[in-house]
Amino acid sequence: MNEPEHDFDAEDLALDPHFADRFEHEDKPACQLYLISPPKIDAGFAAKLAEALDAGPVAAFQLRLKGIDDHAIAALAPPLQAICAEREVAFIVNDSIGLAKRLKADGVHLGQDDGDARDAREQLGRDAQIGVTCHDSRHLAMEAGEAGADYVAFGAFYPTDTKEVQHQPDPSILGWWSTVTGIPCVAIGGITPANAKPLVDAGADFLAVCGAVWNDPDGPAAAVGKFAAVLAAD
Ligand SMILES: Cc1ncc(COP(=O)(O)OP(=O)(O)O)c(N)n1
Ligand SMILES: Cc1nc(C(=O)O)sc1CCOP(=O)(O)O
Ligand SMILES: [Mg+2]
Repeated sequence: MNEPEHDFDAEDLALDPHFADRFEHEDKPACQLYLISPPKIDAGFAAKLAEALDAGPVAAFQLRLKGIDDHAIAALAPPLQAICAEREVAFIVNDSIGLAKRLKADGVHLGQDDGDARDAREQLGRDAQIGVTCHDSRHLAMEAGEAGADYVAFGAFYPTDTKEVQHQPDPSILGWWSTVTGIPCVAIGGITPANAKPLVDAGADFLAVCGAVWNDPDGPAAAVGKFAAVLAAD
């Protein structure tokens, strides 16, 4: 992707005035797991979610359902939201600021065509967690940071069956982002326990994972355990 002109002068990039202190990632908290729902769920999903969240540390759960409208998602959400709340796992709604507001979710994840982070802040309030997809683009990440995003997401790092993707960033974008801002970055796309480590080492604050958890032949709880082992070794 051709990046638009952007002046990458260090002073302009320093959203965090202490960015120089963070150059070696010394202050970075450990990387955490951010679970994404399967694109379609069935009646047994709530039990699977509870089992997965009880199997190891999970920072956030994103409800990402595709092919159904917001009313149908709103009907499915409350038991899942309660399971997250009981375990202090942030409940993030994908795509829709309106749905996030209606559900009183902890936050919303916005793709480049899903709405504006400033609008989300206005509608959801200062405590909402607002995430923005930035593909492989430093420019989009800078824009998201300036718009008040709580995290930026880069991906897809690896091939994925969950979504058709057009961008493949180099893991170094995670380290670059971490040196110029204090805003957390999420790595997404085809991440498994076997390929996660280079992204953690590169500076990811969160690993967002769907298929490697819900499609693990040993079950989602076992998969969360495998990620926990990788992240604990960090
Ligand atoms: C954490 C996280 N990162 C990226 C995405 C992708 O968002 P988007 O580009 O809007 O694509 P869809 O998920 O809507 O298909 C995400 N959902 N979560
Ligand atoms: C939802 C999504 N967004 C991506 C992006 O690159 O922005 S990749 C992706 C799919 C994530 O699922 P899995 O862990 O199964 O690959
Ligand atoms: Mg989206």
